[in-house]
Amino acid sequence: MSDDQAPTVRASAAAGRRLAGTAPEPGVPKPDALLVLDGVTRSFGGLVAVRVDHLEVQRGAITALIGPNGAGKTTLFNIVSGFDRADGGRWWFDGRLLTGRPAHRVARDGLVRTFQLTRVLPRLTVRENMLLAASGQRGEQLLPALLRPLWHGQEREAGHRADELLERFRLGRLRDDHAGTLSGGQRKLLELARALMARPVMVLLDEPMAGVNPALTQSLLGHITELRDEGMTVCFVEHDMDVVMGISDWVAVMADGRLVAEGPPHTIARNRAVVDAYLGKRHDEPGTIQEEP
Ligand SMILES: Nc1ncnc2c1ncn2[C@@H]1O[C@H](COP(=O)(O)OP(=O)(O)OP(=O)(O)O)[C@@H](O)[C@H]1O
Repeated sequence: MSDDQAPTVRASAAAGRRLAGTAPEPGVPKPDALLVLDGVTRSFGGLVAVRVDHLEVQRGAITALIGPNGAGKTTLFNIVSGFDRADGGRWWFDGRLLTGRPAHRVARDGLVRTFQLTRVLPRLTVRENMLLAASGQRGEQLLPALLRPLWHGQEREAGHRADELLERFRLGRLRDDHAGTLSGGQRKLLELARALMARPVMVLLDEPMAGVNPALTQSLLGHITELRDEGMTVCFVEHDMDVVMGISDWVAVMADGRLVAEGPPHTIARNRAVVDAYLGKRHDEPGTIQEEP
């Protein structure tokens, strides 16, 4: 192992150790929960998309939220981040009740999300997209935020932050290019960089690796573990089980809107409820979730 890798591995081991005594059971309390959900429900017409009795997300860890298509993962992210309303339930972030707060207030409190389909604006430059993220998170309007001269204190600070993040994500040389010219993977990087403009305490990443080529996937994975190692809390939705097993400290599994399993990654692949969720209840042999048809 190189010296470069050592701090990451140490931090990852530390996050895992803090969860070591935690029972792999749905709804189990965590030693240091940053996000706590209780009785959260959301229906669309007659369909109950989310009915999570209790879920706690450990501070400073990477938690993967997995489950078959339509399990309710994105809807849950939408609710917690203030992009959708719940029909019932409450949720707390760092001890503060967040229930019913709009997205920009949630972001200001330190909880920011990215989207499955990136919300990068193609006709703006890469750097303008970054600055817009900063203004959007303060709840301002698009046009005034873009037209206001950059020498105003806050904008100058946002400019520095944008440049710093673009360098970090290796997008610095593309800063004046239109975002529409970026590859799918570069857009995902930009989406993550935009989320960090608000200096969040926690990020919710909705399928950050979807549609990204293998080289950029490695780069994204590196950035995500680095964020965790710097103390950020990460929760991400992902379908690629190699990614989930590779970087998660903890895995939560949803099916039919419910939380059906939780645990360290190595316990999840053989969890009966998880196999049932992915393969349906009438499969013959116990298997792993990689065996999904
Ligand atoms: N705005 C909506 N109107 C009606 N039904 C919706 C809406 N949003 C989600 N649903 C339904 O709620 C259920 C949960 O959807 P959701 O997108 O949260 O699942 P998911 O686990 O994120 O799935 P995937 O992995 O395919 O993205 C699905 O049956 C979906 O069709």
